[in-house]
Amino acid sequence: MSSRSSRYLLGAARQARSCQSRAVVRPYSNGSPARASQSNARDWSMMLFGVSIGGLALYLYERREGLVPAAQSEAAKKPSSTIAAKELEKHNSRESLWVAIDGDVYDLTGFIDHHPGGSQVLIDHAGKDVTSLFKGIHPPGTIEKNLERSDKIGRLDPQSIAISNQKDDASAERIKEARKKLFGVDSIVTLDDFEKYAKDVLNIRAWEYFSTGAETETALINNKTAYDRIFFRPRVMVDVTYVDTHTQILGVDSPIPVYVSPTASNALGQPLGEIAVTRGAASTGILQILSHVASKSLDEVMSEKQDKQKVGWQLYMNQDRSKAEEEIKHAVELGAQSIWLTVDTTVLGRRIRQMQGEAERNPAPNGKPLTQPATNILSQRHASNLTWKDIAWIKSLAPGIPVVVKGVGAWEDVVLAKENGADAVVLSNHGGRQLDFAHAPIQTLYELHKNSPDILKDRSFQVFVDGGIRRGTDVLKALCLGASAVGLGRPFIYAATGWGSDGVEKAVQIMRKELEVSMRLLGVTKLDQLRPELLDCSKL
Ligand SMILES: Cc1cc2nc3c(=O)[nH]c(=O)nc-3n(C[C@H](O)[C@H](O)[C@H](O)COP(=O)(O)O)c2cc1C
Repeated sequence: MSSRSSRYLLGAARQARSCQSRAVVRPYSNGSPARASQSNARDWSMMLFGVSIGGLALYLYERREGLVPAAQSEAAKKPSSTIAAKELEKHNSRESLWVAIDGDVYDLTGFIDHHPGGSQVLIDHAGKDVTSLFKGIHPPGTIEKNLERSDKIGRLDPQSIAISNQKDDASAERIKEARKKLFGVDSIVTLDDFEKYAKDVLNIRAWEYFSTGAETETALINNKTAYDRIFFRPRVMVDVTYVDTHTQILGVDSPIPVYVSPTASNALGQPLGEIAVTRGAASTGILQILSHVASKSLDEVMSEKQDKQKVGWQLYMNQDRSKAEEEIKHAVELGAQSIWLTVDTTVLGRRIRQMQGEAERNPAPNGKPLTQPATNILSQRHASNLTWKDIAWIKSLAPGIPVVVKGVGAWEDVVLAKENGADAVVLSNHGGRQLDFAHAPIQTLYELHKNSPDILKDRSFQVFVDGGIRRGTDVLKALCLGASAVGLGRPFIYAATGWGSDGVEKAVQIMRKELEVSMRLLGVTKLDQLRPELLDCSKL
């Protein structure tokens, strides 16, 4: 993190303190969400110890001011103590909560209720060595850069480290072997191949986090299969010697009508995290939208990007608008090209497969109460009080910057988004991770086309679609129905997981090739020739 960012964080911490607030105050690099719902505690376990930099800065400030109780243990008074695993294990409750990361033991007792990712995730992993989980999310050096030495209460004794590392070593060994066997990126033929091979080189937690959908995963599956129910009515005898896949996305030139959807915690897949995508986007010219809870901060991405490269920024509105304001202003200051307000996460979806996996790996001890306090159901990071008025408010803070409403699931809300001043919408169900059984976004687009076709003709208001898009033909179907461009989430994560920025480049090449071939076979040479008449949607 740059010294500029550090200064910003401490300033933010002080300001938040003056508001008597204890929550995170700005976008942070560590991908930690705000307090997750109790029922979703495990859902956020990827973010566990997503000890946000902002949150930590604030915590440290409060500790220094004596506003948060200092660690009460004997060990806390002797930072050089050697702590046995058995001792660590005893501190597994709200009353006394320790964790070990990289052999250092931290007492987080005073931090529990200030953890932006919620208290439950800390409690679930209390008394444990969480090194691999923590490292999967955070870049090296995060703790050293953001915690003071006094926050360490001791070292885990070396024998205990060896024991607790055994499980991680086995997984690391498997991944190392799988990486050795990984094909060169030129062997990748379709975007689905990225997923197939990335699975082998991911640890189980990361795989579950990336791939899971909500509840029964019906929405997740249907996002993809809905495209299989749309067929083409190709036109022939058209000169298709030259085809052009270029377009503009929110005023930014793009070689294909595809952008990178914002996805959190990319560093779980590979150490560069979202920076690998930034590099791949630079060399191919596509637009990257950085998640608000990415593993890399907007500051880092903006200092990595090429001079003329544009990066959009996704916003999870903070329940506390003064904090949201600070975050938006900071993104504007950094030069975010557009702001994508995600509106489908007033509460986090229940991602059962991930929760079950986590429960199996981390069973709750006998006697641990199953009912949890209701206070964690809503999260500070995911505002439950969003209304259409927020669009004008964001625009007032970010003059001249396009504001996109991401996560629209009914055509009526597209109309409202436009009426309320949004520049664009994304028809999306968050990749099937939020409301299960939410319509596939392509179905929502079809309904928009049926009910409000004029909106789709107004090129000053763009309609994007994401979810389940894996083939050039999927993209063409969406564009035939009036979408301006589409977003891809998981394919870019998986491409970067296996092959870093080369994977991202290859994904764009594959999409471009598939688009060119299918456009020729469909009888069109430019994207603006794509039209509803080229589709048969009777099976949708
Ligand atoms: C692992 C993962 C993390 C995501 N994180 C975010 C996020 O931080 N913000 C957001 O607006 N959407 C997020 N999304 C949703 C994506 O932006 C996008 O809507 C979705 O991935 C599209 O579906 P696809 O993965 O099938 O392409 C995430 C999706 C995945 C798979």
